[in-house]
This record gives sequence, C-alpha cells and structure tokens, in this order.
Amino acid sequence: MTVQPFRSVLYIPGSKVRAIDKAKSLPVDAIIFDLEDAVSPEEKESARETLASALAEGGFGHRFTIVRINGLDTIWGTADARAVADMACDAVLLPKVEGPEQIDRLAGLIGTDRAIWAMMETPLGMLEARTIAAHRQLGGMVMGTNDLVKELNGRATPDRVAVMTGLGHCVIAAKAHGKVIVDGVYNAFKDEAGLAAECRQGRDMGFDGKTLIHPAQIDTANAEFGPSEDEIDLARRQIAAYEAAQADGQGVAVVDGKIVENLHVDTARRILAQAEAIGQIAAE
Ligand SMILES: CC(C)(COP(=O)(O)OP(=O)(O)OC[C@H]1O[C@@H](n2cnc3c(N)ncnc32)[C@H](O)[C@@H]1OP(=O)(O)O)[C@@H](O)C(=O)NCCC(=O)NCCSC(=O)C[C@H](O)C(=O)O
Ligand SMILES: [Mg+2]
Repeated sequence: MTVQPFRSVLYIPGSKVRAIDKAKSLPVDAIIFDLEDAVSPEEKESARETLASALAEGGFGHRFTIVRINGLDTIWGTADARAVADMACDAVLLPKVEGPEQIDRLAGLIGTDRAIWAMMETPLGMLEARTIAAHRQLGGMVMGTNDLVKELNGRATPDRVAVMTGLGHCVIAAKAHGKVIVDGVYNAFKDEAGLAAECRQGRDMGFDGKTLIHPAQIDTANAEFGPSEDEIDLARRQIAAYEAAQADGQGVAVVDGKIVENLHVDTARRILAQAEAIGQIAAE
C-alpha cells in the first residue's frame, strides 16, 4: 500500500520569489503556487513568468507541486492555463469549480495527462461535489472556506458551523471516488492553538491534510494529520493480535478492551503505510 502524504499544503504567491525559493527547504508535503487571489492584477503576468522559471529550475524534491490558475472566465485564466501546460508541476488547481464541464474546459487547454484539482468554494460547487469528484482527470479537492463563508453570507466561527455541511459533503464525494481532499486555510496564522484545533477537526472528519498560508503553520499540520506514536503502536498491536486470532481460527481479536476486525486491520495497515511514507520523506 502506498500512501502519499498531503498533511501540509502551503500556498505561496506566484509573485514572491523569496518565498518560492524558501519552500525548497520547508517540510511541506505539497505546495500550491498561486496565481489567483494572492497575486495582484498588476503582478499577474510577471508572476506567471516567475513561476515558470522557478518550476523549470526545480529543487522542490518530494513536494507535490500544484499551480492555482485564475478562473477561466477571468481575463487571465486562459493565458494562465496555456502557460501552465508547459510548466513542470504535478497538478493544476482551478478555482471555484461548479461542475465537471469546467474541468473538461481546462483539460481542453492543458491536455488530458496532467491531474486537475478543484477548489471547492461556492454553494453550487458543494451541490455538484459528486459529479466533480467523479471526473476521471480530477486528482484532488481543496476546500476554499473563505470564499464559501462569503458566498453563504455566513460567519467564520471557531466551530465552522457555516461551512460544516459543505465540508462533510465534499469529504464524502472525494472519498467515494478515491480522490485526495484537503481542508481550507486557517487565517490567523499566529494562533497555533486555534490552528491545531481546526486541524484536529478536519482530521477527524476524514480530510487528508490542511492548506496553509504561512510556514509557521507547517509543523502543526504535519503533527495533527500524521499518525501519532500512540496510533502507530496501536496499529502494530492490532495487526499482531488479529493475525494471532486468525491463526487460532478466530475472526475477531480484542486489543485494549475493543474488538479488532478485518476493517480495523485495514485502517491499521494504512496508518503504518502513512508512517512509513512520512519516515522516508524525513530521511531525505
Ligand atoms: C500572510 C503573509 C502575507 C505574511 O507574510 P510576511 O509578513 O512576509 O511573513 P513573515 O515576515 O512572517 O515571513 C517570514 C518568512 O517566511 C516567508 N514566507 C511567508 N509566507 C510564506 C509562504 N506562504 N510560503 C513560503 N514562505 C513564506 C517569508 O518570505 C519570510 O522569509 P525570509 O524572508 O526568508 O525569512 C504571507 O505569509 C503570505 O503571503 N501568505 C500566503 C497568502 C496566500 O497565498 N493567500 C492565498 C491563498 S488562501 C486562499 O485563497 C484560500 C481560498 O481560496 C479560500 O477561498 O479560502
Ligand atoms: Mg478562494
């Protein structure tokens, strides 16, 4: 079982050369190089060129590289898509996706080989999560909780009640189709405790990781979305107990007073595979 980690997914404005360079040494699993909201209209074209050179130069190692382009209905979108078709990145992220036809339209510009990721951040996007997740070229989904709160005219509260239905719906859609899904950003980038609590909520819901806006958020996301020592220890003991029970002709084992069935063993194996993948990254 191979499990590529997406615990920490850092946005970097495509216009910020120093930040792009810094990313080569940051312990992130993935990077979103942004051409959309983090780049001013005056810098859109130069950011495209900056990014193309940085990606051509390389040096991002194991980090999964994603470029977020502007929407195809904006004045920059088509030129972004044409430029990104030649960029050395792993995936292209399209903002405000509201249906599979938008993915088809982007595929018409960049080809069908490159993975397309979708920003999930509008009410219509939430309703269409199922058809978007099912698209053959879709690699992953990224929650855009700032836009979603805005579009709902809700309020950004610590319990995230305004976006909770959408978050759960998108997790279900992504998992139904075996796609990666990462949670939205935590805006207060100096509030470590608040970030940790929101990461735990996202992890409990089934998100694979969290999008981040500042390097100071990386360690928290990696810790909260990676398996803990206790989880790894329990996974090992569950597998051992289940294998022993099977050898004894039993279908169920008991560990720490709780039953262990084949489905729990699947989860345990996934935890160990993720821990191994993370260990390999750390050893690089
Ligand atoms: C939020 C920031 C504007 C803060 O920037 P700054 O004041 O420069 O931070 P620091 O001085 O603390 O920076 C310290 C060093 O870290 C580097 N840095 C900062 N941010 C990043 C980053 N994102 N990636 C890599 N490196 C970064 C600085 O260059 C400093 O380095 P050094 O000089 O070598 O010490 C800034 O963090 C920022 O611009 N963040 C990204 C904002 C962004 O991308 N926003 C758009 C995505 S969020 C979104 O759109 C969500 C979604 O669509 C939705 O709807 O919810
Ligand atoms: Mg957004």
